[in-house]
Amino acid sequence: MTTHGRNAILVINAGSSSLKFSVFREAVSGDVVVAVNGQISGIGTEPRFEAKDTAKRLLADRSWAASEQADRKTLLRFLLDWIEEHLDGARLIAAGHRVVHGGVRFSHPVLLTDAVMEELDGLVPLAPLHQPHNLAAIRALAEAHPELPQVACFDTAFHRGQPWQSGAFAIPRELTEEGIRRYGFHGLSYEFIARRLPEIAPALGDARVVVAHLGSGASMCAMHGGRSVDSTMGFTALDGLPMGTRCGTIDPGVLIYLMRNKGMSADAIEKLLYNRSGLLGVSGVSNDMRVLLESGDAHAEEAVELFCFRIARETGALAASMGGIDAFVFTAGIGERSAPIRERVGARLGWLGIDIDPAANAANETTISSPASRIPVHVIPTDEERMIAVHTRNALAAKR
Ligand SMILES: Nc1ncnc2c1ncn2[C@@H]1O[C@H](COP(=O)(O)OP(=O)(O)O)[C@@H](O)[C@H]1O
Ligand SMILES: CC(=O)OP(=O)(O)O
Ligand SMILES: [Mg+2]
Repeated sequence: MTTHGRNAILVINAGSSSLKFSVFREAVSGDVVVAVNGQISGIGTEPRFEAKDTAKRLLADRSWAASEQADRKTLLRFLLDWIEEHLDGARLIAAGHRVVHGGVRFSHPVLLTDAVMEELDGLVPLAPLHQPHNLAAIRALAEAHPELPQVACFDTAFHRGQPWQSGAFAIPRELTEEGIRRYGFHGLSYEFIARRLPEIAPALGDARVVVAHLGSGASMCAMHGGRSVDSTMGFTALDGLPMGTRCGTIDPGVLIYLMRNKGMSADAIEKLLYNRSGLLGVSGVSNDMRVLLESGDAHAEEAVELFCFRIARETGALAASMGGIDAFVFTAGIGERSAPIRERVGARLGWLGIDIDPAANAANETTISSPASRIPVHVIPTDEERMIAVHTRNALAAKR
């Protein structure tokens, strides 16, 4: 039985250590349905490629040994070739990309042109772990398919409607006007959650919700009535929570000290704060939460504790931004799968009246709070790729 037409939209989500992709087909209903998806993970260490079909059957599984030193360019080429060979009779009508930084100007998805690409190139220093890879994927596809419409969907866009205080640093006004302000990221993920939450809990449509996106990059969003009011990430995706390898919020005086007293250059500080800090830096063991939880090492335990402490602390701040909190949501790799982390965060939020049901939590259920909890706590798997596919289809329809 054919449930979808021949038209396909390719979605690429190039992250800091992964290259995720999905091929969506337009369903008869007008909706988009995923046909094939997968990712290359472990880029920079030991890359591994996996792809699955709609029924979650494994279509491919291969790894590259560290000694092969497969670089991003090689892996991207491999991925695009593999996708072309597995289109299964579908016709690519567009490609949609997650582009992490959209700066001041881009508050909506945009069809890519040379002029737009030039502007996005200018934002590379504001997202060094992501933006270059996002743009490389767009250019590689454009080379192979010059006529294919490509759409950039921005991680910053969902936050662009925040009240001015949430976006402002207390620095001289002319710097703010230049664009040195707080943007917030993971917007495609938060937008998906904003749409999904009322389906799960219809009463929460207008609610004040704190959403914790806990992946290898981690941030939190204060969402009121499905709109972003505040977020923990700022000018770059370095601010807010400690992450796999990123430091999160830090006293800017530390940077001055590192420059002046340790003679560190901007490049060295960038590497320190983006690649050698966070869970990895504090534990000295790993940036992977699963490894830390099983390690038994005292510093690994401190890294986990710091992560949970900071999530609880930011919850207080974000609740204050909204004048209260009616629900809490966990999402992304750690948020969706790690019961011990949710339990520890929940325990720290006992003062808010949050009470986690251990059995529901262990089973990764959609609602993990007990009936006695003052506010509900939900676990919602995010889907940035679906959000990108929907935006890409809409941008294409607007062009026609
Ligand atoms: N069962 C689990 N328990 C704890 N952490 C997990 C689990 N599964 C995945 N993770 C963590 O989730 C992270 C990946 O999350 P993801 O949202 O895919 O991140 P990103 O898109 O930023 O690469 C990994 O770094 C890993 O530490
Ligand atoms: C913005 C960001 O940190 O993204 P990721 O979590 O994919 O690294
Ligand atoms: Mg991610």
